[in-house]
Amino acid sequence: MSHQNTFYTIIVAGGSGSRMSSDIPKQFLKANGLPILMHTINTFHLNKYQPQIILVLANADEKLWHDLIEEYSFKVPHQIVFGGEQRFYSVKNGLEKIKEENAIIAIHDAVRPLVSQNTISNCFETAVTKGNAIAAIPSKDSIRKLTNGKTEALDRKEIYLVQTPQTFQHPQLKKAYQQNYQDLFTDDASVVENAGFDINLEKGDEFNFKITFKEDLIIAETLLNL
Ligand SMILES: Nc1ccn([C@@H]2O[C@H](COP(=O)(O)OP(=O)(O)OP(=O)(O)O)[C@@H](O)[C@H]2O)c(=O)n1
Ligand SMILES: C[C@](O)(CO)[C@H](O)COP(=O)(O)O
Repeated sequence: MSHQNTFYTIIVAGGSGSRMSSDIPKQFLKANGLPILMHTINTFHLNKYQPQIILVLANADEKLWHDLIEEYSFKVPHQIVFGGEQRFYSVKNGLEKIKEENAIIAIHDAVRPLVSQNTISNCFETAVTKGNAIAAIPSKDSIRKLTNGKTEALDRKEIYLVQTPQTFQHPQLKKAYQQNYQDLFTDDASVVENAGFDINLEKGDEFNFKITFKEDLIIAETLLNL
């Protein structure tokens, strides 16, 4: 691995978790005795590329986060940035803190605490050699597309389910995030692709799911306990 690169992780935790319907945003809920966000930060902190951590939070959650840091004596160094209305703006705000042209930047959802070290490292390494890498898994189910009330089968060999980390060389991300926001920008790969770059897939895994609904939290707790 090149020593000319500096490694960063932008952990996006600026969402409100509306689909979880919990009292506090889901990234702060406890799983196996620790807030989900702390599990996620710890995992990146332990990665062999030792990325500097930028944490994107909603303005309204700043006090909650500082209270949790106190409560859990959380020591992992990180820089806090405030997020925006959509995930796109949260990432954009995090990105503004990174100045080095040679940075390799992994963007990761706070609510994917079960990401593996292999996935993180593989994404960093592929981004160094190929420009970018996003974690994804092939569909294990059959796929149908619904258009105007009519459904049709798609070839599942052509379908991948996209996860994070999504990891990029800094110049690609910087150029891509100068675009205006569009509704189709649901992840970073779609932003970078729209700026003209081809996207490389890296093998993710089923454990690296996004905690979205209440049942996901139960599964995450079970897996974190193993
Ligand atoms: N404006 C936003 C929206 C989302 N996120 C983050 O992006 C990740 C993936 O988003 P999602 O699971 O959709 O989280 P929420 O937007 O919080 O959930 P919901 O869509 O149910 O409201 C989460 O870690 C979330 O905190 C963010 O940083 N800023
Ligand atoms: C970035 C992401 O996790 C990739 O699957 C996903 O697109 C986030 O989507 P959401 O609309 O914020 O749930």
